[in-house]
Amino acid sequence: MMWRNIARFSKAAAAAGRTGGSRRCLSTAIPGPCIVHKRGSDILHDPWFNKDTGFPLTERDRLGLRGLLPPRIISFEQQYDRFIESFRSLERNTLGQPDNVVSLAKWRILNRLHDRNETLYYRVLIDNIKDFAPIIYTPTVGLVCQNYSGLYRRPRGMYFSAKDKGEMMSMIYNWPAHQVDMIVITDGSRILGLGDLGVQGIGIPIGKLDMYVAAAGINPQRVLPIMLDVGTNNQKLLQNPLYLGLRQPRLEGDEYLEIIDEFMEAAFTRWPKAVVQFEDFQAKWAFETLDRYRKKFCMFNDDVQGTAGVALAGLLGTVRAQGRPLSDFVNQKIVVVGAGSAGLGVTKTAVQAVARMAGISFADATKNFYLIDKDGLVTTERSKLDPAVVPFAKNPAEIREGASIVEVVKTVRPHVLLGLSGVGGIFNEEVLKAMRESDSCKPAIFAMSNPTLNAECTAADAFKHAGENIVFGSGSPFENVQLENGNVGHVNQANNMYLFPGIGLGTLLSGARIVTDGMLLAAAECLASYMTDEEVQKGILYPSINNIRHITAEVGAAVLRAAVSDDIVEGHGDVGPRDLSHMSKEETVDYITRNMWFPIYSPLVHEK
Ligand SMILES: NC(=O)c1ccc[n+]([C@@H]2O[C@H](COP(=O)([O-])OP(=O)(O)OC[C@H]3O[C@@H](n4cnc5c(N)ncnc54)[C@H](O)[C@@H]3O)[C@@H](O)[C@H]2O)c1
Ligand SMILES: O=C(O)C[C@H](O)C(=O)O
Ligand SMILES: [Mg+2]
Repeated sequence: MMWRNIARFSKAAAAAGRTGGSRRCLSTAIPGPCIVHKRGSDILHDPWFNKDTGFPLTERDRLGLRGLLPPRIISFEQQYDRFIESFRSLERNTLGQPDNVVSLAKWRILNRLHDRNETLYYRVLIDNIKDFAPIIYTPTVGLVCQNYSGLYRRPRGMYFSAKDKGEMMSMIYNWPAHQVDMIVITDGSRILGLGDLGVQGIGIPIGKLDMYVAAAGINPQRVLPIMLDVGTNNQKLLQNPLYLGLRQPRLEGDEYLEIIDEFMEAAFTRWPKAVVQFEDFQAKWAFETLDRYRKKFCMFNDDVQGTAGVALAGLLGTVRAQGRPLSDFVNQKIVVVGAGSAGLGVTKTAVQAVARMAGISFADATKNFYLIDKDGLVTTERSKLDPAVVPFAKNPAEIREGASIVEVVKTVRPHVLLGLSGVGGIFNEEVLKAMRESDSCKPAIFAMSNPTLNAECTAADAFKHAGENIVFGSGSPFENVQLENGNVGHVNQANNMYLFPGIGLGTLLSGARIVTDGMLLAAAECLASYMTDEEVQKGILYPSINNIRHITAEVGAAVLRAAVSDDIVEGHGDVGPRDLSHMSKEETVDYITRNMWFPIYSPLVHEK
């Protein structure tokens, strides 16, 4: 795409973004023009510039569109209303149909708009984020990935396969945008809790980048979803004649690493200032690639690092919810079920926090943590102990090797039971009832696995069996629960969506070339302190998704300021490192907010 946005979106437009749900609050400021290098029907077929019937007459003349559209001009507001009305009518017409059918129908209508007119798409997404996030993101995105080969209509993002070895440096220049800010990459090997979905996992980077646009205001012309297709070990997919990916087993070892090394070199050669988010890699590659690239490239792993920050914020929130001082975190007994990329990332970060708070060693800080994987409680007695879990392995004299979840809960009486196992329903009635004997006055249950069917328990079951005094979080959304005592059991969406957009945006606007532990910790602390005591007392640990732009601006600012403290900022655009280091906290939040893209139709100006 030969385009150049010659004016930043106005401050007023960005401010309109802060108003969140109020779509009536359209900015009256005149948006800056956008230069396009195409004319006529090419523009109508380009979702970045297409305005459908919204092109004004003067623009139709300038761009050679006169006669290519029906004569009547429909305003942005009318287009918006028409879309929402067709969405609502789809909801009415599909009442009573199976959930999967309805969810996919909703995804299709949004996806068609995405493919046709991105400005309108992102506007309806931002304004209706609570309704639409569960469709373009978790949980429906999981269903979309499972059915991707059948749902596929138009390409989105780029595909690099094992067959492209040696070609990636030139292939990367096939992407039409001159500038790319955010890349989300997957190899499809662990898509949510759904396992290896091969090339069909591309739905995840697309959904994550939709959240980047909606929450962080990254310009959609500057995002790039990437699928690295190194084969799949999913036999069902390999046997499906319509499967769209390479029909070969996954590459392993050095062959695998050579492919991903080549992609990283190519991407950063073309866009040295981009930020790359690794997403839904199986644990061994998640850790290996993080280790391999984090000092060399501007990248982070969302499942390991983003999830850790969101979980830490939730854990600190549960201490506040108990009415205890934060320093009491060091005394919380925490059982983590799932020792993969997410579970280990969370445990390590939480142990580090305890070590810091209590002024003790990492080893001593593991005392109150219990890690359970598919073979039960991890102890030092286990044969072939994975080196990554060694620091958390318990002494079998305390509880036996391989103890079940219920055994551990009954013995330990933990304050927190946190699931990142990918196994739906594993917090069954017996386990939840055992949490009634917790040593906490407000036991916390986090069923963080996605999508909904993979959650360790439902919200309703958690409140029913573990007691109405619990705090509850889940990775996928559940409705709040009406409790028998007349209160509302609040459901928190404990999902990394509260952090990754701010981590990416803060890093990008700082111009830092790596993402440090300090930046990630600042993001988690910012989220942890976002809620008021009053909210936390009610069990509300995370903000409403309706405020996602605001929380993202705050997180982004915290990340940027941590990058300043780490002395690694290089600046962004006209704003140099000295400018960044002189900004107050409020000025940093303002700088971040002003740089958020907001969807409005800009006048298009043609240039050859
Ligand atoms: N809420 C969020 O923000 C968030 C973030 C990241 C991951 N997740 C979810 O967490 C889940 C796990 O992700 P991951 O990347 O860690 O996966 P992973 O495959 O790396 O790890 C899964 C872990 O669960 C363990 N496990 C499997 N069956 C078990 C059982 N019956 N009992 C106990 N443990 C069992 C495995 O041994 C492994 O340690 C997925 O469902 C994913 O969607 C949620
Ligand atoms: O994608 C999500 O909703 C969260 C997380 O990254 C996951 O892998 O489950
Ligand atoms: Mg993920």
